[in-house]
Amino acid sequence: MKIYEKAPAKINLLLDVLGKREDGYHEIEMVMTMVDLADRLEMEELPRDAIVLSSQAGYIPLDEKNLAFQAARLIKDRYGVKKGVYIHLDKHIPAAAGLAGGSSDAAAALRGLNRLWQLNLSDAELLELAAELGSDVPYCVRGGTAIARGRGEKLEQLPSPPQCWVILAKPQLNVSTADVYGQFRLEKVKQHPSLERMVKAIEAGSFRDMCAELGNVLETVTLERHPEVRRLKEIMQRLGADGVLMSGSGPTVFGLVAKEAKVPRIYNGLRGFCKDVFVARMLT
Ligand SMILES: C[C@@](CO)(OP(=O)(O)O)[C@H](O)COP(=O)(O)OP(=O)(O)OC[C@H]1O[C@@H](n2ccc(N)nc2=O)[C@H](O)[C@@H]1O
Ligand SMILES: Nc1ncnc2c1ncn2[C@@H]1O[C@H](COP(=O)(O)OP(=O)(O)O)[C@@H](O)[C@H]1O
Repeated sequence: MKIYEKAPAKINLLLDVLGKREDGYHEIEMVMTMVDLADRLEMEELPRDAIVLSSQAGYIPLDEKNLAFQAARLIKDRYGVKKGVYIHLDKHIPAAAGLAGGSSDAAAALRGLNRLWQLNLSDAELLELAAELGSDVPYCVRGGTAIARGRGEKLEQLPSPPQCWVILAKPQLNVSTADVYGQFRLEKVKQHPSLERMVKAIEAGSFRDMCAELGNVLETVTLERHPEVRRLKEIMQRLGADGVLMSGSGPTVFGLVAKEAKVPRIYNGLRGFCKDVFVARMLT
């Protein structure tokens, strides 16, 4: 039997850091939503007790460093599964981009293996496993639009944001999430985004207000270290995107666009600066 799972990319409409915790993580508040740029996982039982990964993408590890591999190992160990699995990762989300590609693959592997091995794990059990794999993995298991608190694992569902186009541009540079959090200084944040106003905008279905409330305090690190990300934001604004923000720890910048007619101009304009440009829709 073969099982298929989609692993969509996430964007952070809002990301605020409240402080550093004793366990080394940061206490954060985020609003996350998913877009239809997605990886696709194919899972099939193996006749021997092993986890085997393949992918058409040359840019990700295929051993125990892969988050989908780690998800399979965790679920096997925790529930004493003696069966093996072959997982093919059809990658479309760029890696280390601030789009949670790896986390979403891990979440899709948890969901898929729960079905493949007929474990009947509840959502709560899947979320617990997910939190062991990474801060963004619980959100990726749940999907939808949500507020994420704690280190990212405390979730509160929100209604879908007003539908729009999402143009994503990833500059050709690698940003490590750990480095960005490591270099983050709370005192350098001049203005924190307002979670309350962002939630109100989404609940009211106001595209304009949602664009006005976009904010990500990790820009204070990544934009400072990589001026090309700041430049990309400016270009996207100049090309006419209604709201522009860096996603997560970066370096991907996304633009929200209400009018379809504007999309080709923004896409073509960005392609002059950046190889990785994607046009997506928000998932509702
Ligand atoms: C910044 C965000 C925003 O959605 O996403 P990405 O840019 O990675 O996509 C997340 O907070 C990233 O989540 P995730 O990538 O799962 O992080 P983890 O693997 O758990 O942690 C990676 C590193 O970031 C630091 N980290 C992570 C989360 C957090 N709340 N505080 C932290 O300080 C940890 O210290 C760790 O060294
Ligand atoms: N399935 C996977 N897909 C992409 N990257 C992965 C995967 N498994 C592990 N990684 C590693 O995790 C790191 C972060 O990847 P990713 O989750 O795509 O980034 P981000 O957290 O910035 O959104 C990369 O350095 C990559 O090598």
